[in-house]
Amino acid sequence: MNGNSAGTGDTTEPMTEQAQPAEADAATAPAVFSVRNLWKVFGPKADRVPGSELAALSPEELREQAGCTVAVRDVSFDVRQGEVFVVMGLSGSGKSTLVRCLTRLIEPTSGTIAIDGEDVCGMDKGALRDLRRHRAAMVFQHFGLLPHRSVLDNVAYGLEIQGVGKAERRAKAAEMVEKVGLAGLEDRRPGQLSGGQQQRVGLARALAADPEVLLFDEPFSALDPLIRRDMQEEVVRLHRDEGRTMVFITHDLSEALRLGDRIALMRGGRVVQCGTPEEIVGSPADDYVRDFVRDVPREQVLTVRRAMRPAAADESETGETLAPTTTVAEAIETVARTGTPARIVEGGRCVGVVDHRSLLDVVAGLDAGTAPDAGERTAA
Ligand SMILES: Nc1ncnc2c1ncn2[C@@H]1O[C@H](COP(=O)(O)OP(=O)(O)OP(=O)(O)O)[C@@H](O)[C@H]1O
Repeated sequence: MNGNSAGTGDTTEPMTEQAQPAEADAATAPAVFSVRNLWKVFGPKADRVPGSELAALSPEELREQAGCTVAVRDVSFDVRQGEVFVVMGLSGSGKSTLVRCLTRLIEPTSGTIAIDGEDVCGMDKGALRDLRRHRAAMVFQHFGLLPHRSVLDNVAYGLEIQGVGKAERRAKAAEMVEKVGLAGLEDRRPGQLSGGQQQRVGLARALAADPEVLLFDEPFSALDPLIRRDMQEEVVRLHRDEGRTMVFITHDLSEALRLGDRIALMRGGRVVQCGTPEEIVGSPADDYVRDFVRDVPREQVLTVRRAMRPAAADESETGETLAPTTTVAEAIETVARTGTPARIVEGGRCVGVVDHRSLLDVVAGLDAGTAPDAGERTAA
């Protein structure tokens, strides 16, 4: 999902919209959340663990010797304005704890968290309430919808507790109900809705508060696959329409690859790799990540940037043109159809060509030498 409408950050040389590739937007957008050296340790005297010799113990040893569990271990990353930032990992890897720390639903043990440059750890109760209601709203797997209230009133509920007047909140709620595709169902009770529709009510409620960031904690994991796909598309559409920053927890790799502009892959409380889907699949940081992405169809995630080679003199003027964001799978279709190399054009300039050989090399995983940077890596 690269086509976001994020701000372009404070670059000194403004470019025209046309000349600015979408992924450069995301890469240079200012950080909304900045997390540095974050630890969360559960257990007695947890604050003695970060940075000490206790932190070097295995999880079992630490539990036996100090009664503590390290859920988040020295994690640093930025969530940039307008991106979908996915936190992915197996059960128990620390995803929920990490994301709950962002708004201090769980108190971090050490480290710093800033939202738009403002220190979250120093916020008092009032500022925290404001943070959770207006700036970074959480959408949970179980929405806690009020069973005796209508869909409309459930969506308006968040605005009600913010003290917004009745007419205004009902108008806003109706707009959000429409936005998530529930128009016509305003008067139903949650019990009269399917699971997917209930998820949409929860989503509309979070959207009604118009938060700068939406935090999703495995919101779709209880849904059956078709409805789940539907909701993923809904999130993609909302993101494309609004460019809202989203942090999305999932343990499902295909969901992460479908939704994420960038993915932080967690293992044992650490972020083992943080990068675009292409970086994670194309340049895994270690054997764990490599194993994790082994079954991903590379041609559907990797783009022609990875497959292209410099154009020979006569190649840069003729042949089909492709954008640098074209997937290898799409490029294979073009090259197979035309039987000639295709040009990769960026900002009106030919930046390379792809042909049968270079595309097949990527599918076969023989392209390692041409890999772009593998994103920010953290030693496992
Ligand atoms: N309140 C708690 N007290 C003690 N340990 C906890 C607590 N909450 C979480 N943990 C531990 O912290 C680690 C990370 O848990 P967390 O829930 O963040 O993982 P997760 O990746 O979100 O898992 P899942 O996908 O199953 O929800 C686990 O080992 C878990 O047992």
